[in-house]
Amino acid sequence: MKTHVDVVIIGAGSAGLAAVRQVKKKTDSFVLMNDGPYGTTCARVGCMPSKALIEAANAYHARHKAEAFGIRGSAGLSIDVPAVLQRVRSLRDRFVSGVLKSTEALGARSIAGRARFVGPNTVAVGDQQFEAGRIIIATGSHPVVPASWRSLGDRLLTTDTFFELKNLPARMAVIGLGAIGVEMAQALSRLGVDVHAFSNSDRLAGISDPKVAACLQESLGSEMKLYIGHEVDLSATRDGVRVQAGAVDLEVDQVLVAIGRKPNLDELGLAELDIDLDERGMPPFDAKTMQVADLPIFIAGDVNGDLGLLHEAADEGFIAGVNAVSAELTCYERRTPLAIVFSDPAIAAVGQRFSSLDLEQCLIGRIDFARQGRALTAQKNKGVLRIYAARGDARLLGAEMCAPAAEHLAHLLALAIQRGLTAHELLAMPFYHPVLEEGLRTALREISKQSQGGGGDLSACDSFQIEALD
Ligand SMILES: Cc1cc2nc3c(=O)[nH]c(=O)nc-3n(C[C@H](O)[C@H](O)[C@H](O)COP(=O)(O)OP(=O)(O)OC[C@H]3O[C@@H](n4cnc5c(N)ncnc54)[C@H](O)[C@@H]3O)c2cc1C
Ligand SMILES: NC(=O)c1ccc[n+]([C@@H]2O[C@H](COP(=O)([O-])OP(=O)(O)OC[C@H]3O[C@@H](n4cnc5c(N)ncnc54)[C@H](O)[C@@H]3O)[C@@H](O)[C@H]2O)c1
Repeated sequence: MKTHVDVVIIGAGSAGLAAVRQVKKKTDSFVLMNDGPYGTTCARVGCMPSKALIEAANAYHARHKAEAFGIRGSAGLSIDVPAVLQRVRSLRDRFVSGVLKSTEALGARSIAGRARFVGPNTVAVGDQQFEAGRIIIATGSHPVVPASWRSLGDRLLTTDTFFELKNLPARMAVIGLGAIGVEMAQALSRLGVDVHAFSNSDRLAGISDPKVAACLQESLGSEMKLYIGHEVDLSATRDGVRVQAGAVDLEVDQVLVAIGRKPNLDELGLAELDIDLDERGMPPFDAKTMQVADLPIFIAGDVNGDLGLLHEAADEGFIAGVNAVSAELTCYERRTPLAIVFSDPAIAAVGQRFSSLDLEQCLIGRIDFARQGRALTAQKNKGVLRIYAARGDARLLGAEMCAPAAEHLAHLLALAIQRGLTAHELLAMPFYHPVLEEGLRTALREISKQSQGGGGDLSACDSFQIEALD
């Protein structure tokens, strides 16, 4: 027997829960289905535990700056790794418990179990079937692990399993240096693990600007062994894992695999929907409405394979939720692209990436933080930021950076880009002294100098070329 509901939401992650919040404003006739652990990828095994680990690693790493500040005794500091990992789990549990309250409050409308389509508008979970007016797919993604590596058992970790470790091994390989690999490899190294980090491409953490990429590569290479540009082969040894890549052949205790995430679509029964999937098996959808083809179905969050970030998953869940309970679909303008990787120096990309620019039509301004006054005072004078603007009117297009305070500088630039500001207009804003944002101003002035129509910068002067003042 089928139960009829207005809306079925599949997946109780950040996207699914954002959708529920909108759906329940308009109807009580909905069910939320979730397979596996509740609590969201972000809170359970993603953004939050990884940031808790990174904070501990950075706090310990700060001892290397102590002597230069005139602080003595730092050589006596030691790290209690099991305590670090326990704190990560405690914080994780706290974040997860906050999420669980929202699913528990749904009572019988929250159903645990693997959902799959058994008809174009019917979803089965366990032995129940729900026929729905609208369906929202928000099933997230999972870490990619090649089949031939699975026999390594618990010597192979992903971020799904890593945070359960009670201690860290002496030697680890991190395979893949996207956002996850870079964040985790640096944190592990700073916690005292001998890290060997591998990537088959030189586009680390998604950075496409060669000047920024060079800075990132140098910075990571100073803290771990980096092997870039070769396919990796893993095999079991008596006590660990053999890692081969090009001429490199070494043994580690465990490997963390971070070579990307794949949408959770495979067992969803999409064949029932009678739509053409692309070569990756992805259904067509509109990123402004989240509608799949012309069906009463919406797809939000990591599962659509598009943006893979928490704030985007939440936005997409919102859009899908609103549209699932409306007679007319609303098209939403999406926000300026913003991606941040929490390494040190941090990495960020805002707006258009270097790789998508028409370089003939664009002006580039740059700041190297090596001599920037405020960065020097904090021993954070490492990093490069490059801003891109349109050649005609100096309208800001985007930026990539590996820089101190990148998370904050990137937000400021995102605001300016989303508002359609030019470099001149942003220069007309106040810049306090001494702040890292003065570095941003240096890069903006470089653009302003190359373009027509400057004069927005009140001081209208060049940099002082004096460390203490710029
Ligand atoms: C280590 C790590 C660090 C990250 N750090 C950041 C960060 O700093 N900033 C940032 O913006 N993003 C970060 N992300 C990405 C961010 O976590 C994701 O983009 C976001 O959590 C995706 O949310 P979602 O709702 O799409 O998926 P999820 O939260 O994974 O929710 C999907 C849910 O659907 C369930 N499900 C799957 N299949 C079915 C089915 N057939 N039936 C029923 N239920 C099903 C799943 O079990 C899951 O509960 C990180 C990710 C990882 C892994
Ligand atoms: N701070 C953040 O915002 C944050 C943090 C973590 C994760 N995330 C999100 O999580 C998602 C997944 O992240 P990810 O880092 O796993 O994936 P990714 O796709 O961003 O990066 C994977 C990297 O692995 C490399 N790679 C692929 N196959 C390989 C192989 N066989 N051997 C060696 N290297 C290989 C790729 O070249 C790429 O650089 C992304 O969408 C990301 O945006 C975001």
